[in-house]
Amino acid sequence: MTKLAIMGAMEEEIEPLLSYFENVNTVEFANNKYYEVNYDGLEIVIAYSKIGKVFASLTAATMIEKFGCDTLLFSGVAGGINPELKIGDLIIADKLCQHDLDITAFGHPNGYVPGGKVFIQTSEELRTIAKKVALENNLKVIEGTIATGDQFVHSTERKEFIQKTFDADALEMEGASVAVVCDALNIPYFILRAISDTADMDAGFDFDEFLKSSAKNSADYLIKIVKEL
Ligand SMILES: CCCCCCN(CO)Cc1c[nH]c2c(N)ncnc12
Repeated sequence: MTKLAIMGAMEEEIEPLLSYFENVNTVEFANNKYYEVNYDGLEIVIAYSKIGKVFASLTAATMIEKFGCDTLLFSGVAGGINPELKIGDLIIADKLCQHDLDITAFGHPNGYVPGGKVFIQTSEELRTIAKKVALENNLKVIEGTIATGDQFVHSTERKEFIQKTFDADALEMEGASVAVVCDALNIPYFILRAISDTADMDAGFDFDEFLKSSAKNSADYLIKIVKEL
């Protein structure tokens, strides 16, 4: 029986998801809160990790190892790089990388450390279900590369580095660490983001303005996918 983990990084990213459920049981663990709900006979654990790769790794590993989740879905917002991505638009990650992981001093490519790999692929099956749901609901969704790093990107210079180095379509601060954890623990996972800004000098203002509405775009689509699982 599937036990589903639904994760975000910020409270604003999971609040629109929690609003779909009643009878929520809250478990406090490792300086965080995990919300257990039952949905159509499906056991679900919902949590927001807090921002950044370290918190996201801790929460993803906890949801799998401690709560026994066997599938992980991430919903949140991201900075757009691909000019096709407008604020509010949805992107599904087909692969993810860490743009701030750098031992190039030793001749390695950006995003690589020994024993790791630059790009991690997400689960084909979950993406297929998601794309069917998008089609059925007339939702425009693009599939692409998401770059993750421990910095809020708000400069064209950093955005262009990430685009040139990884050919990334969007960027954020948690996805690739969720990917590493799920890949290592052999758990199917799915990373969905809605664009809140375009990671340039206006990113901070746009993020503040569009966080809530973009988080809701992502959450509403994710819930439709959950219903298909
Ligand atoms: C209080 C400030 C919290 C910022 C958290 C932003 N999330 C991180 O996952 C997504 C995101 C949206 N736009 C971004 C950008 N331009 N750079 C990095 N990350 C992002």
